[in-house]
Amino acid sequence: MKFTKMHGLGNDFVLIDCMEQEVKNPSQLAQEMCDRNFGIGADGLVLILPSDLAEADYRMRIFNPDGSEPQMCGNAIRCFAKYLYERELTEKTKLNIETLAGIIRPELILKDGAVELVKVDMGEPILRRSEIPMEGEEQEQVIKEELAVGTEVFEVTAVSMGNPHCIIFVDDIEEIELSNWGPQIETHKVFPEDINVEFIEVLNQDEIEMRVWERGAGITLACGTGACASTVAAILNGYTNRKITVHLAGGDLVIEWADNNNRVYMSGPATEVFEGEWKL
Ligand SMILES: N[C@H](CCC[C@H](N)C(=O)O)C(=O)O
Repeated sequence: MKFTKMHGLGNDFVLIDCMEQEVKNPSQLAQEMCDRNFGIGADGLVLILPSDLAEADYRMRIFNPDGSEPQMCGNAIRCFAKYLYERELTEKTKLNIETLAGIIRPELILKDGAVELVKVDMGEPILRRSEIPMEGEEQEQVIKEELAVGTEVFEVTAVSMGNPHCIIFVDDIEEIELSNWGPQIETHKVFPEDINVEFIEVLNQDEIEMRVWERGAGITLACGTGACASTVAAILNGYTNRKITVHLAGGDLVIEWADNNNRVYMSGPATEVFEGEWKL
């Protein structure tokens, strides 16, 4: 089975073009392919599929290394869009992609005919507690709510970009023991579908530093939906302007939560590394 290895700021994926080959058990295949010793090694498996929706060009499915299927993946959809254009599966530079988070709209930014950046309309953030989802009394938003994790108490802000994110603002991000707190918060009983965990240090009104423990994946070098959710959380808490740079371990994303249409825009690179043949 042919595959293509790509990454968005070091958040890496195996892409399989299912227009010509069928994947029977993607959850099992994701666990095998994503294994960094016995497989290819990746933070996710991405399937390129036709869409039955008239308004969509293609459909993207994403699977975490643990085999779970999240609603969306920001770094992956930039890779997905670049793949379609460079393989001439589309001539469009503005695409409509069907995902479990709805129709997501990547735009390819070209320079000298090549894809330089991908700007993605990630849709509107979801802030209602019950839609994150997060248990507890019904309320509009979860902003700086205390969450007991073992002997520690964190102030959390919860935002969904189709997939759930728990954002915690700290004074010094280097002091955070991500491997300790990440899994405990990811699987906390208050989050019925588990959750991605972002620790944020606000550098100034135009920049934040982010480290992430991803649901179903663990520590990754970047998380696109997480950067979007963290930007929304920073604005809700009054820390930053509406268009900022998010500094991730793997590089930078520019995120804007537009005040004229309530939509979140993410701009960043997508890189193809190699093609290969998976021996079934
Ligand atoms: N692990 C995430 C999906 C991948 C998100 C991330 N890689 C991104 O770039 O948005 C989840 O279970 O919601």
